[in-house]
Amino acid sequence: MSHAPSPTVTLDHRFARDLPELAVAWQAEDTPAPALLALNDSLAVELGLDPDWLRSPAGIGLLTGTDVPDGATPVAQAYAGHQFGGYSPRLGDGRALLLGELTDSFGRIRDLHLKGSGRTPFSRGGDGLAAVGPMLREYVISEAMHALGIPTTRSLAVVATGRGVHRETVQPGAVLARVAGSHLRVGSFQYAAATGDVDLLRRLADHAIARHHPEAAEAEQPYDALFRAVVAAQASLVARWMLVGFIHGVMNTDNMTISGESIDYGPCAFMEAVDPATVYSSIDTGGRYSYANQPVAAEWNLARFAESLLPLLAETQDEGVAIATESLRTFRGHYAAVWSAGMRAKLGLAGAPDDATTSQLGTDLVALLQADRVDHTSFFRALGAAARGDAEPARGLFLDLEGFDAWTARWLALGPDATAMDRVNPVYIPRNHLVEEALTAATSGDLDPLGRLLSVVSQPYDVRPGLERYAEPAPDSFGDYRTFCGT
Ligand SMILES: Nc1ncnc2c1ncn2[C@@H]1O[C@H](COP(=O)(O)OP(=O)(O)OP(=O)(O)O)[C@@H](O)[C@H]1O
Ligand SMILES: [Mg+2]
Repeated sequence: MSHAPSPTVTLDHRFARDLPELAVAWQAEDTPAPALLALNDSLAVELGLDPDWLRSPAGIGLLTGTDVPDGATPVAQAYAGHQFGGYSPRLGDGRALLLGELTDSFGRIRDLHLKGSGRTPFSRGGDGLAAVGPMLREYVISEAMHALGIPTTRSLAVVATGRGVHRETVQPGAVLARVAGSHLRVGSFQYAAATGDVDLLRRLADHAIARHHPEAAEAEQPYDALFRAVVAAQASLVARWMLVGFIHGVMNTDNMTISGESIDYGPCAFMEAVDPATVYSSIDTGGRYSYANQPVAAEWNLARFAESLLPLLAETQDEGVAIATESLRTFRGHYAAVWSAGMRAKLGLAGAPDDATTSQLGTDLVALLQADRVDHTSFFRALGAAARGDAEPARGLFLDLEGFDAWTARWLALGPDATAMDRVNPVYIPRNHLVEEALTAATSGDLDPLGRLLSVVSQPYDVRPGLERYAEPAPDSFGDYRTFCGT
């Protein structure tokens, strides 16, 4: 049933061309009975792809990598990585392929990438596959993050393959078609550095500068400027995760991008009751990637990035370390600036000065939310009503009413802007119990709950009648939430 690929699909291969040492030409595995489960029409249009064509057998062939345009050369990308602090010299795309790059309607270069497309030379012991549930999970959460305005990889489609995937039970298999500014990771630099080939490392850095941080090329020390730009991008990203209660769950260096986009929605979840120690991932037993530890983890990863850049920073290792140490110090300032500006906006005080009064207000609030384990998302949204004169919805979330009243009086005295608050405090995030409900239904063939959830989280700021259950935290009966990676 192979139709001619649409003549409009033109894939470039900049990554493979610039960095052949990091690209292994490879083919996707065949799909016995492909069925499209989700397609992101608006993203397709943004990429210059016709959604109707993507629904055709030839389009599905592109989305699974089984029918690629003439001359296209999909590659598995090499990367290394520190996983939970331990270094793995050779990870790479063990179940993924970069099909190539597209230029979108804004003129941006975007990777078209597949996850779950079969074994590659990087598969190690793995089967190269992915299951429907986890790929749809990545689709829902990445699109929710995008709607929240947080830099992220995007999801173009999920196609069920018709192949069974052996996990704890046999699951239906799927391929996710993912779109990203690039798939360059901190681990890509670690891999290049470990080869000892400084020319390769320099080409990788130049490629990253050209794609993501072009202003660095003009700097006196372009590679230090690249490092500083990545420090700023990741500090900002993690601050924005914190402001929506997002917990990535597996912040290994191979899951941190050079672009500053969130990547790899494996064991991630949104926190409900505010608690800095929150961990959802079943394998994160030490809490390394807990909610409150995320900025520390990002900074640690950036130190590993700096180590890999050392040969480009200076003639001697000592000089390089001095430069990198100085630049890494900027992380905390960037993080604090984005977090406090974001917190002021959440409190409707965007115009207020960034002074001790407003920063104390933010700190005191976090302490109150933590003490009463208040639902993060409901609280901030309810606070908009408090700014309009109705404090009851927010007040009702606390046990410490005196504490809440005292804090609210201080906050109201600063004149919060309720309308502005509603533009930054989402009503709808992908609630854990609703994500699970939608994935369970989809796995057994009912795509309706998934479709509804996607439409809700794609417009997170607009209250819509009838969607009350999407705005509420999980019932107690849902119990402690656990997520799994490598699925
Ligand atoms: N089923 C599998 N078969 C082969 N390799 C796998 C499998 N699952 C994970 N891997 C590999 O293990 C490493 C770590 O996996 P991790 O879960 O962080 O990434 P991923 O979810 O596969 O992909 P990405 O980071 O691109 O979103 C990667 O090298 C990945 O390719
Ligand atoms: Mg990963």
